[in-house]
Amino acid sequence: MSTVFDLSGKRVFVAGHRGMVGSAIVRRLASEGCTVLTASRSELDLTNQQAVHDWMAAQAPEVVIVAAAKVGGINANNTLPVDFLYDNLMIEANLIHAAHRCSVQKLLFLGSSCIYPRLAPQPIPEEALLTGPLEPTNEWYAVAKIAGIKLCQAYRRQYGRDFISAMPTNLYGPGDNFHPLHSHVPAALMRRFHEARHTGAEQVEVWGTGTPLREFLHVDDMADACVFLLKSYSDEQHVNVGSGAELTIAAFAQAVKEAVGYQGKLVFDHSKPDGSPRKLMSSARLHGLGWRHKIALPDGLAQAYRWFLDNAAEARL
Ligand SMILES: NC(=O)C1=CN([C@@H]2O[C@H](COP(=O)(O)OP(=O)(O)OC[C@H]3O[C@@H](n4cnc5c(N)ncnc54)[C@H](OP(=O)(O)O)[C@@H]3O)[C@@H](O)[C@H]2O)C=CC1
Ligand SMILES: C[C@H]1O[C@H](OP(=O)(O)OP(=O)(O)OC[C@H]2O[C@@H](n3cnc4c(=O)[nH]c(N)nc43)[C@H](O)[C@@H]2O)[C@@H](O)[C@@H](O)C1=O
Repeated sequence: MSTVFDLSGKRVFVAGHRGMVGSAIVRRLASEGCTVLTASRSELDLTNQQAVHDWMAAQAPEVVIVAAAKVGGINANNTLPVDFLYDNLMIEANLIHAAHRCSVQKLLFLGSSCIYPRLAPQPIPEEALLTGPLEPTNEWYAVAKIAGIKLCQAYRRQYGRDFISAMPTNLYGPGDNFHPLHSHVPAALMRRFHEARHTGAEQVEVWGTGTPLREFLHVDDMADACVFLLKSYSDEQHVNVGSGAELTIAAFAQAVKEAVGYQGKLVFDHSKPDGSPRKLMSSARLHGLGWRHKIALPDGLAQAYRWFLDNAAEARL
């Protein structure tokens, strides 16, 4: 269903504003004429139900964006199951329930493409949710994200709340987490190629076989889609947000290598997990609403690498 929801003059709480997506949303909201509310983790632990309720009651946001979560790449997901299940269930349940109790007018929940079955039809339509077994390396996170979608739907059905959900594909860009073991593939490889260029290393390791297919979207496009959906979408079906373009991890590694200007070889470490063999979402629903991404992968990677060079001191390493 298409609606028009005006953000101007509204008090908008961006939960997770220091993260890659949250900070991109804050940048994007600067041109919407709204008042952006934020709280750092030391002020507000989102896993604490009472604290979340009290903060929201005191700050009275009219819009809430749930961009806070326990987030990480394939290795973090695979090795920290409690963090990915428990923290994410608590964060989303606390924010969504408090938003209901405080009569928030609109809420946007962010899930992930990993909610879909490991062997879903490709490109994956929204209707593929809960039609098959999940990818084992990230099922804890996926179960939490599915619960978040269902919570939004439940508050919409039972209380008429205007709570919506968007499912981002694999993202990259400024503000990413560059941790060598816990990051996603874009930041991991950018850092590894950068370091190899500086040390003169002849080869760089890429996890897995290089054959999995992934779809990547720049985080500024993601933030733009979030604002678009907040302003124009109101329905219980979640909405996929992707670029529509997929490539193998080997081809992606080559693109990152070019963005960084590294001249050496790639070697594939088959002892590391591949994860989902293929994860291309259908963004037909979002395209039908009138949104398209703008940033091409080579341009986005070059921009992200410039950000890394300019912000190495503050980057999450
Ligand atoms: N990155 C990606 O490729 C993708 C991301 N997404 C989704 O987008 C959303 C944002 O992800 P992204 O920006 O990449 O993640 P980040 O890790 O960059 O940011 C997450 C944010 O959540 C905050 N946070 C986590 N736990 C708590 C807590 N207990 N209390 C308060 N704040 C907390 C973090 O705070 P602090 O700064 O203090 O650590 C951080 O600001 C998530 O829902 C994620 O699932 C979906 C698909 C792909
Ligand atoms: C967005 C999505 O991200 C996660 O799923 P994922 O798509 O598997 O994410 P990833 O970025 O970690 O890996 C993508 C591919 O890349 C390969 N790969 C190569 N070399 C490195 C490497 O150095 N680091 C990492 N992390 N991966 C590498 C890796 O083996 C895999 O084949 C979910 O857990 C969940 O968090 C989620 O929602």
